[in-house]
Amino acid sequence: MEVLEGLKDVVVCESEISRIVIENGEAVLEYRGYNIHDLAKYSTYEEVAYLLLYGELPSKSELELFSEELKERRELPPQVIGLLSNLSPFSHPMVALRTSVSYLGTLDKYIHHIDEEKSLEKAKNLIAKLPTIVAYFHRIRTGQKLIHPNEELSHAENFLYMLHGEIPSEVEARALDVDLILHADHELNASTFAARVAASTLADMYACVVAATGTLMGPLHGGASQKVMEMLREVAVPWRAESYVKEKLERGERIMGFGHRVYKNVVDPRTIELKILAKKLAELKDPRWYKISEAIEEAVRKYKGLLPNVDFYSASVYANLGIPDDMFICIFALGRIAGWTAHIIEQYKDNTLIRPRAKYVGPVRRKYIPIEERG
Ligand SMILES: CC(=O)SCCNC(=O)CCNC(=O)[C@H](O)C(C)(C)COP(=O)(O)OP(=O)(O)OC[C@H]1O[C@@H](n2cnc3c(N)ncnc32)[C@H](O)[C@@H]1OP(=O)(O)O
Ligand SMILES: O=C([O-])CC(=O)C(=O)O
Repeated sequence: MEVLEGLKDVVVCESEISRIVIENGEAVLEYRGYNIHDLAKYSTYEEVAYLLLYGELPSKSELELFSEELKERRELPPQVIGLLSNLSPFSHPMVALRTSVSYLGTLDKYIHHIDEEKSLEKAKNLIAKLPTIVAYFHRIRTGQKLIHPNEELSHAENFLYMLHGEIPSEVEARALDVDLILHADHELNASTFAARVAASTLADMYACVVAATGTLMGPLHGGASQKVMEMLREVAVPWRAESYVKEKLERGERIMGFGHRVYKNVVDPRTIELKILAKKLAELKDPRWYKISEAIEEAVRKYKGLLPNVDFYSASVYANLGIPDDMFICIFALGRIAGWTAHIIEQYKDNTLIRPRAKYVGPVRRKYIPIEERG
């Protein structure tokens, strides 16, 4: 039995959702055939969520209807608000998020229906409600009054409004909108794979999303952005970046926000867009985080030849949007929920149970010794 450690480069399913290819030394990322750079330039998160779920860009009226449907679903059931109020204020917001997703499942009488129509309903519900869960939990844990969803505002604007209690500027709202687009899907990353493994057992969509949120949280995946922010705070000034990176690498430690399973020696196309966003916000707000990030990037390229991944410049974007460090992973989830649900639906449609094998390397054929006779 050959062991394919970490399933590196193993292709386990066909998918029509997102495509990553390296062409002439450059990585191309497409959602349903549309290039990520075009989507970042021209699209909105609502449109991209529609694209991921339905496979096509919407017409004007389809987008209006879809956006309305999301707006109508933003408010949380009182039971979930009660749950958030009962959680310890020290809970990590990502734990609050995954607990709430699980709780939402208890309130859905169609929880076990996995046909496409009901699955799309659940997907829209989750896409609409996740931002409210995150914003409400933050307001509750900091003893602030809840700011209810505002139907006049777009998905990204409304999240920042519910979090901060004021309507964001156009630049801030667009920065988050583009960030959510860039995080919306990424082929068979670990959290999406976890969601598909759960879906392959025909588990309900909430269970699949809980599996995905749990997997996203680890620092080798979406959890890296929070660690990046810890690093930016520790480095504190750009001139300290080089020695920080050099010493950390000499100690054999990893620099968070660098390296990628798929983008080896090629630029992750999302980082180009995120760097632009981070720079734009730095010019309007606190320039520190972007400047330290640039200095770290330069040092990591110099001492290890590694490139930043999607979590690296996201950190300075979030910091300048006033998002607390421990909520960075949640923002990733707010974007990725569209991709997760699209993949779950795709898995349900043409399902084969995902069940790989392990090569057993432990002891074999041991003789059982009764407990009284064991030394
Ligand atoms: C949204 C996302 O999930 S993006 C990834 C977010 N995660 C991070 O930023 C955490 C830091 N990065 C990493 O740990 C890795 O690059 C991963 C987990 C993302 C990818 O891991 P893999 O594809 O398994 O690569 P692997 O861990 O084998 O690394 C290959 C080599 O690069 C080194 N390397 C990879 N990333 C880093 C890093 N961030 N810092 C230092 N060295 C690194 C490894 O030590 C290894 O070196 P070696 O061959 O001398 O032992
Ligand atoms: O694809 C991966 O392995 C990780 C990643 O960049 C993502 O999930 O966006």
